[in-house]
Amino acid sequence: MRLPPAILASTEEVLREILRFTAPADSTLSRYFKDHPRLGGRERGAIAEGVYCVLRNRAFFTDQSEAGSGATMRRLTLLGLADAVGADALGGVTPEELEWIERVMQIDRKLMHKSMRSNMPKWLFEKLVAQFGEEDALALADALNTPAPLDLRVNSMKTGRDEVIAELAQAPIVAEPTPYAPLGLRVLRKPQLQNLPLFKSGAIEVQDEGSQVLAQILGAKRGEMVVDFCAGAGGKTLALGALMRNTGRLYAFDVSEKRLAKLKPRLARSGLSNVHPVQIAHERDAKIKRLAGKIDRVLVDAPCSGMGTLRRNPDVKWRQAEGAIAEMHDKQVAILAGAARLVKGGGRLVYATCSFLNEENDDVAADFLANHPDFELVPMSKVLAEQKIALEMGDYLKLLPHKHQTDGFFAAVFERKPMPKKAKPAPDADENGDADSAD
Ligand SMILES: C[S@@+](CC[C@H](N)C(=O)[O-])C[C@H]1O[C@@H](n2cnc3c(N)ncnc32)[C@H](O)[C@@H]1O
Repeated sequence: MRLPPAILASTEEVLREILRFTAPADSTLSRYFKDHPRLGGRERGAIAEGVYCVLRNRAFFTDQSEAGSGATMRRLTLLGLADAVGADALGGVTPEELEWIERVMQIDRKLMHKSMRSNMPKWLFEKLVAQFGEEDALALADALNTPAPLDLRVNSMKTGRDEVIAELAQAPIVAEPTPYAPLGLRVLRKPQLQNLPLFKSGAIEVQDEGSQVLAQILGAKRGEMVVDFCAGAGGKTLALGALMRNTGRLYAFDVSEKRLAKLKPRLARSGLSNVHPVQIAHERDAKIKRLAGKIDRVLVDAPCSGMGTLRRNPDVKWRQAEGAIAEMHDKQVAILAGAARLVKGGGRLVYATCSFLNEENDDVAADFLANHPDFELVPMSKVLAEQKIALEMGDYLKLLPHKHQTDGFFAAVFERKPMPKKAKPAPDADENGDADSAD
């Protein structure tokens, strides 16, 4: 059955707003759907997919839409929807428009100028070429412009991977074990999970395989003191809490009250009771000072450009300005330095981003090592062997969608050298002499 012609108008309306890039595309879409409650599930799906197809292919689609006659925004909308659901499924398209769509879809993109083919802003494609070389940059761009599969993490506190595969099969949902994350499952279609008993009971969480690997390499063990310094809504916190078998103490720090609030219902579903969310004002907050030198493992999943998540958030490449990357670097260096104070002698610190840009990754790690002689790098090859994860890496973890079928992630692991023995320090006192715990 064809989609009603009104879907074209709705998609055009919301696309116009999203292309202003004043807010993330997913929040603009959610607000639009809230304001238009009469749109059905299939219609919402088509609008969202149509918009995302335009964002993924914006350079090419804009070039085609601006050439020839007709309103550019309608033509962009037509290409996005045709790419998402097929031109034949669209109601209200004229025969001339159908013919034009068909012509555009037949263009061999391999023959295009490389920067246009990448569908990236020029500055970003140039960075990719400088970093990866032209061939690899194009393969990475192609992978980033392809929708991600749905990855799940099995909550080992509640069940096992085989049990979940069997229960999903009843739905029927086909899920396969992920190659690197021991508790990961990949679902190729995108079913609604929210109403499944498995989801409601906290037996599964949605989490990209790369994000699961990041949590794993922290190496958190039973009974340890662990800090997730930039916990956000707790994607990695939940994985860490389960790896610690709900023992020890896991602090979930973040500056955002809103993000930490989103962690609460997920925590309740997970069944974890070892997690202590703490809102901090900044990376030098006095609450951090109280725990200085006491923590076994600290994860810094730093705020970053998010370029590694373009498969899910294709608007990020158009919303992010080149100058913002340098600012991000300075912030990341400051947060990592703040978090490092927590680590005890012999303890580990993991710096991670969901970006593939050197400025946010290797450069931050190098800056940290240059300014923290009390820390040394633990080669990622060693960390992965400890965790029995079959990934070939050098000093750092560099996950890339065209190579590993995950989002783009980076991680570096540092170990604090044993602290010299000295006179016992006074009990946990901050500058106000306050000795409370941090939660
Ligand atoms: C990449 S996100 C974290 C995602 C989260 N770890 C997860 O797995 O779902 C980065 C987080 O850092 C937080 N953040 C920003 N500045 C911070 C700071 N100075 N100290 C601690 N957290 C900060 C942001 O609020 C954001 O939630």
